[in-house]
Amino acid sequence: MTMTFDLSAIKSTIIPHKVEGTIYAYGTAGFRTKAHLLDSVMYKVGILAALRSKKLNGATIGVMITASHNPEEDNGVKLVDPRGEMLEQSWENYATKLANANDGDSLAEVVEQIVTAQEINLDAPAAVVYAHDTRPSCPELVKCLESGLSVSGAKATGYGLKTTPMLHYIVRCINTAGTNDAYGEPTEEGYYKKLSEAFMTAVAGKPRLSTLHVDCGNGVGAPKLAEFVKYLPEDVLSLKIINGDIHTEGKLNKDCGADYVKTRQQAPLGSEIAPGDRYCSFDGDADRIVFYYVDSNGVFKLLDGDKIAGLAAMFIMELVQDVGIDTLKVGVVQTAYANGSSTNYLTNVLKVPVSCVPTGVKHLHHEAEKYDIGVYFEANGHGTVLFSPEALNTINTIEAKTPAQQQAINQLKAVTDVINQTVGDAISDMLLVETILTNRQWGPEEWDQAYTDLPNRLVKVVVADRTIFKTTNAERELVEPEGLQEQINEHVAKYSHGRSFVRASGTEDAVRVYAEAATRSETDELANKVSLLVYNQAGGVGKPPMMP
Ligand SMILES: CC(=O)N[C@H]1[C@@H](OP(=O)(O)O)O[C@H](CO)[C@@H](O)[C@@H]1O
Ligand SMILES: [Mg+2]
Repeated sequence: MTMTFDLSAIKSTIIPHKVEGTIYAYGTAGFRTKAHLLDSVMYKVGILAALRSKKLNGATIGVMITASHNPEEDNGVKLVDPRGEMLEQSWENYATKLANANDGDSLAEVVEQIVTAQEINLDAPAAVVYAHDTRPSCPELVKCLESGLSVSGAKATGYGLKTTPMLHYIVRCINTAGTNDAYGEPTEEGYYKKLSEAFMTAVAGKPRLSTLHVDCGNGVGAPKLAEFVKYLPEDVLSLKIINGDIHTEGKLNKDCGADYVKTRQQAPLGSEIAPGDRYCSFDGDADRIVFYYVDSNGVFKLLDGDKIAGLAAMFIMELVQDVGIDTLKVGVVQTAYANGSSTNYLTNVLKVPVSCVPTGVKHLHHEAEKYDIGVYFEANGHGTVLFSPEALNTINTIEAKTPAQQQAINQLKAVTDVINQTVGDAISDMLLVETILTNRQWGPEEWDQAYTDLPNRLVKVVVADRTIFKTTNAERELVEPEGLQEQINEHVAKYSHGRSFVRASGTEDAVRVYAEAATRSETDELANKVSLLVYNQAGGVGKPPMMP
């Protein structure tokens, strides 16, 4: 492998060529599309990752190849910044420009533009680590990425099959090694050890709960969770994996996994859920989780990201109080898709500040950093809790005056380690929920009692050009097409607890319509009316949308 940045090689290495007629965009979750369109994108992402690392004086950058909850034939890629966060937003444009550059001279020109704009020293070192999910297209795409890393002279280290959050964890560990802020051992084993040890401390002395059934969506979460449980004695946590087949083609996310359960509001294929059982589902790259159960009447009940945020905020606020450091400001960050009842619960029952930001984890993450302890979750189950350096310092240095306070301190410390603070993480979030339920000795019903979700509906409307939809107020209001918001408002006003908003998806070629209201029938009616409005007034394509 060359260890220099080789512009002529960049120009001439055209095995992975751009597919004519395809326009790529680094969207909400990086590049994501049909796998066969991604060869050149991977190559260019390799170059970009190397440039980003050089810009940051050789700090290690991560590259994750995954399409998360998308169908198996899709794939995608996203970059991870040195502290394990998503790529800085200002670089997303470079990613898009590179991906759309033609082979040869035009690619070299875009590279040169980035180098000039960012004043990158090409002689600086570059280090990139990468991993992939279980999709059959990954090995080929990994090779394309490696060729981009090679022509850029990056020190490249492949970590093989990993969950997305594991790669984020590894990146942070590498970059913080040897500092006061060291995050852990940068290996899969280090990750398992850190989480399992913290979990054992967090539930010490409490009786174990019943078995938790985990639907892994036939994705990477399955083998990783199977490995993880080896680090925990059975009397601490009992797990049973369902949908753990990563070898049969066509099964990934098929009728199972977190996205399926959340959007269909029903149990996944392969589950035999009965009253009293506890279930959760991961998505295809194990960065999202939702829980669910059936009540004594056999009714399916979802405990989604909003419910997890409420549970976590409640528990952490109480712990902070027990420790005696309630000067720390706890806040919760949501998006417009959060159920209205959850926002009401957080604001009026827990009395915790709530911010609403645009869709996409990067927005939530940055907003959560504004609090001492920031809890953020998308309704679909992607989220985590961030502790500011000052908060961690306070928690780690406070001296206990009573045994009860000491116990609260130990527990809060353990909670900060159970949580993967780099990004939403299904395994870590599962442990956080289990920590809280075990401490309270709660089943899912008790957790669910905090508030009752308003019935809600999410509809996709396909239109000729979704870019005409422009929003404001954290995506809750349309600015364009002109006049549409007023018409939506007129419908909403007719429903008790009615709320509806419309925005273009950042990951699919569709417009999303969200509606909630006091009853199921009113919700469906509202969703129907707003969807038809969008379809009729903004270039609907295909059959008009209709509710079930
Ligand atoms: C309503 C919804 O669930 N939207 C999802 C979806 O974004 P859209 O921009 O709505 O397509 O995919 C994102 C990436 O996974 C996720 O962050 C987001 O929450
Ligand atoms: Mg995911």
